[in-house]
Parts: sequence; structure tokens; C-alpha cells
Amino acid sequence: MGLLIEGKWQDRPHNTDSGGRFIRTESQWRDWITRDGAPAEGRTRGFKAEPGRYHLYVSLACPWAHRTLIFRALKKLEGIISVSVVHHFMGENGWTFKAEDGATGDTLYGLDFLHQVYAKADPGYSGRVTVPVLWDKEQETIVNNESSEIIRMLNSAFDQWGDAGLDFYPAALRAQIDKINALVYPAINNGVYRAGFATAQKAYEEAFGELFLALDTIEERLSKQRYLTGEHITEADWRLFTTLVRFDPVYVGHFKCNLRRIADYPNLSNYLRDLYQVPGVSGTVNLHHIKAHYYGSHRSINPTGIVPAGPELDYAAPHDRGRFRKAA
Ligand SMILES: N[C@@H](CCC(=O)N[C@@H](CS)C(=O)NCC(=O)O)C(=O)O
Repeated sequence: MGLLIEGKWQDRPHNTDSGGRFIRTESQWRDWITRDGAPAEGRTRGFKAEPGRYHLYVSLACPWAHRTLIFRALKKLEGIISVSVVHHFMGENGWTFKAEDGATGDTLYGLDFLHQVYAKADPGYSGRVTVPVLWDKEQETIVNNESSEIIRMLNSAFDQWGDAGLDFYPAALRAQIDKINALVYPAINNGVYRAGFATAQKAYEEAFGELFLALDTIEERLSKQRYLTGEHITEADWRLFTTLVRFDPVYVGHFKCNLRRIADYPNLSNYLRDLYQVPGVSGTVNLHHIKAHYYGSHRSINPTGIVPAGPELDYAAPHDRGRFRKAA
């Protein structure tokens, strides 16, 4: 684990504040692919949506990268946007491109490390080297490395080629989706990291308390409706899904998020299986990469790197969410 400082790789741990709280650094590459290629508001670089021009660098272990793979699959963009999958082990060189055990290697340039992709885009770059990365093969640069923005682009910019009938951020639901994201992101998506990477008891307990309070709130909401905003799956559901699917196999043990498992929540566990069983989604979930990455790479938390053999999980088992189906 580390970061680039003026284009040079340095092996460094995650940031924490003086109270031992995990601090997530803001993503720095924030341009947008648009249908007409015009720069997004407040930006100067423009990128036009074109088939075959863009590439995603992802980790199958990473919940943020996972969002982009789900959108790529559901919006039927597999033939339009290519992908390289990094190796699940993230050690002193950060993410690497060994083409083994489900990783593809760097299918564009044959590089060894993801930090070389960042340095290719900007030889003087200073910052963390994270997945996902949305790469422009034409200008050989990073368009964007913030998953919440990449999924919005995949949702609409490529509709000429993808499934234009699916909209996970419909205008009528935007305010509701934004409100749910504002709870789910800090308390759940980032909350598990805040618990797991805390280096002081109080910081851990703060994150732990917020996390389970938010899960309880969502559990209650899902007792009344099939999805977070009602009867349609939206971006808010996919953003929650990538954390839920990692929760019992990893976050309960590795990040000490052990007040309850998702399996102990009747609504959340059925909802998780419902989303997992949406055609195209299970193919984006790789539990081997997920478990091997977290337990194997975070040696400050798990010094032996031993990957637990359990728990038994069956996300393909039947769920009860059809009970919300409206009468015809
Ligand atoms: N805000 C970013 C976060 C991405 C992120 O933190 N990815 C992790 C993997 S789960 C990573 O690459 N970490 C490497 C590091 O921080 O050095 C996003 O949502 O895209």
C-alpha cells in the first residue's frame, strides 16, 4: 500500500487523524465522458462517448470498483468498454498486474503496477493510486477515478450502444437517491472502512455505532418496500449492494463489524440475495478475490495473512422479496 509523490512510488499506510480515525482521500481525476464530448460544468477537458475508446482498471475485491462493473454489465456495455483486472494481493507496490488467479494483467500496456498507469497519465502525479480508473485509450489519460461519478457516466453517456431502457438515476427519484446515498456512504460504505482501519478504540466504536444504526434504519425501510426508493432498483441499491455482499465474508471478522451479520437481518439478507440474482450481477461478484484481498493484503490488521475458510454463503438461495410485487 502506498502512494505516488511527484510521480515516485512511496510505500505508506492509510491516513488517520490524531484520534485514530481513518481518512479517505478525495479522488483527484474528475472529468466526464459526455454524449457530445463537451466538458462537464466547471471542467476544461472534454471526452466524447465512443465505443471501444474507454477502459476500466478494476479490482474484483474493491467495493467501489465493483459498482462500475455492475453498471457495465447491466447497461450492456461489455463490448463497448474494456476492462483490466488487477491481482487481489495489494502489497508494498500497491495494486499489481500479475495475470493469474482471475486477474487479467494490464491488457493495454503490459505494465506491472497500477501506479505506472497513473504516472503515464501524469508523470508528476501526487496522490493515492486507487481503483476504479476510467482510462481514455485515445488520449492515454485518466478521465476519472471516482466510482460514484463513473457509474453516472455509464448510466447515461453510452446509451446509443448500451441498454437505454435502464436508468438507475431517474430524474424523478434523484432527490431520494441522493438522500439515501448521504446516509449509506458515510455510515455503511465508508463506515466499514472507518471501523476496520481505526487505530484507536474510540474511533472504532464511533464508526461501529453509526454503521449498525444505519443498517437498522435500512432494515426497517426494507420491511415496507422491495428496494431503497420503492419498487425500482436504482443507483442507491447498487451502491449498498457492493458493501452488503462483502459484509459477512469479510467486514464482520476482518473489520470487526460484528454486532450482527447481514444474515441476521431478515430484510437486508433477502434484499441482498434479490439483487445478487438480478441477471448479470452474480458474474461481477468474485468471493475469492474479495476474501483473499482483504485478509491477505492488510497485514497491519491480519499479520499472518490467513484467509478464513468460512462462512458458508449462498447468495443464490431463494429470497422473499417477491412479496412486494404489486397485484396485476
Ligand atoms: N472514492 C474512491 C475510492 C476508491 C478506493 O479507495 N479504492 C481502493 C480499493 S477498495 C484502493 O484502490 N485503495 C488503494 C489505496 O488507497 O492505496 C472511489 O469511490 O472510486
